[in-house]
Amino acid sequence: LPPALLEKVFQYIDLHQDEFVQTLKEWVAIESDSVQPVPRFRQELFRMMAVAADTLQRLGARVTSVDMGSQQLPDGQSLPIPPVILAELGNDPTKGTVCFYGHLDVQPADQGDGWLTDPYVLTEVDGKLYGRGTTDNKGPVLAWINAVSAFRALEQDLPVNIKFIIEGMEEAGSVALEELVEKEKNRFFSGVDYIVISDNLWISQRKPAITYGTRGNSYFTVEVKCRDQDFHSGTFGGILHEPMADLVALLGSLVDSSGHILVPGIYDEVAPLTEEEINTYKAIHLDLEEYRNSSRVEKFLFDTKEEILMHLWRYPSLSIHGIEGAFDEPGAKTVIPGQVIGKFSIRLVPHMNVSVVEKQVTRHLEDVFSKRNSSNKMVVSMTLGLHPWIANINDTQYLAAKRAIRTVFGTEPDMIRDGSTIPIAKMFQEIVHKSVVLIPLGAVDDGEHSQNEKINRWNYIEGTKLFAAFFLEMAQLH
Ligand SMILES: NCCCC(=O)N[C@@H](Cc1c[nH]cn1)C(=O)O
Ligand SMILES: [Zn+2]
Ligand SMILES: [Zn+2]
Repeated sequence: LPPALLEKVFQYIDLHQDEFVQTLKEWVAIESDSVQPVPRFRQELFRMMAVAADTLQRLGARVTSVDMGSQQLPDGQSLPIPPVILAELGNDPTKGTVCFYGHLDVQPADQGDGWLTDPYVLTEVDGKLYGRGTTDNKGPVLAWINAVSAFRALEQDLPVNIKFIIEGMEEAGSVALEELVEKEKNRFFSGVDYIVISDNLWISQRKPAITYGTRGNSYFTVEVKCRDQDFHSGTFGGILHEPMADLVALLGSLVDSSGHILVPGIYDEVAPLTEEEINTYKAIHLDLEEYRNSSRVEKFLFDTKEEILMHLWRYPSLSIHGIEGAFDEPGAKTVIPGQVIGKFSIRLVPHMNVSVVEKQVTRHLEDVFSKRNSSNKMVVSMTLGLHPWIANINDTQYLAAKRAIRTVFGTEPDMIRDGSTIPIAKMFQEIVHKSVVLIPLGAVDDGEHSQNEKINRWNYIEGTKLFAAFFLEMAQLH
């Protein structure tokens, strides 16, 4: 490592940290909500992408804003999709090329829902920068840009070629992104050696982490229909196969009280557990008591750290999400819903296969339903099939990230997986065939998607240094 250069870059970042916070404040002020499909938020999304494109252009990047067409909504409405930014800095064939993926859209946020401050006004309290998108994902995207700007301001060559792919529809399911990655496979992505994503969190407040796997997700609906109108339970109760009773039985057949999934064959392809793998969970520092308290849960299904981590990361889980058509208002309406749709999903792990899971679940529900001799109609659909992702932690960029973390934080990272799904990680691995690493910046209590989302100033600024150190490590290791 060239310590003198790194020292200069770190000093620059420390000296300019208030400017970096100010830019984050300006970006948080843009209400780039991609989840609520209304024209005002779409305009905000377009504004957000234009501001980001301009920032990158001013850093000297070649920027293309790719038109993504429009999105057809179930109610017949059509809304424009914000452009995806493809940006490139440096084109030196002797250097490695690192591509960073991030997103600038955010989850909905309303101060009336329990925010202590205006979600779109970045507010600093005790070193915590509160605001929607601070940690998911505007802060981490800006940390990359800040790191580049430090090299630029010091008139230093970038140690690696850098590409950015930044989208504005992640929270809505990365609409049309897979098609773009496919189309750009031999163009924008042709020279890319490594892909980095910073769109998840550490599992600690202070200890950094590197993430090498995420679970996939298969999302199901099961519709049970008698007729397309509700019934009066005084007039029809007692003579009907009630759709809700069928549905509750179907949903109740999926998972037992210990969390074990009851769909036959579902565990068949789950990767066998080795002693070596158990040791990786033992090595992670997780204060279970603190985790339980901060989650405000009285008791988890499992009592040890290793079991908890394994059931979040390396075993499938089944969650029941809701019932469309159910009576869910206060009061005592005596209705029999005429048709109901149950929603549940299974988080998938290596080496489970999405289409095998679809068949197993469908067969199981058909079996349970047929035993009820119901005259209702049942339709099972898998509406989402997202694959799990796992990487080789001995790839060059994992070693570079570890060394950069040691330099900036003076500690070894937790090597973690994530129980949720980042579909783009698997897409990059499958389509672009390059090594993908997740380098999170945010602390475990950042509250992504929740009220009072925040990023600590410390995480944002040290994270900026981490990316600068990572560029230099990549140059050394490439
Ligand atoms: N920490 C990163 C979380 C990203 C996230 O929340 N992803 C969604 C994606 C998804 C999966 N099924 C439907 N959407 C998630 O729920 O895991
Ligand atoms: Zn995100
Ligand atoms: Zn998110």
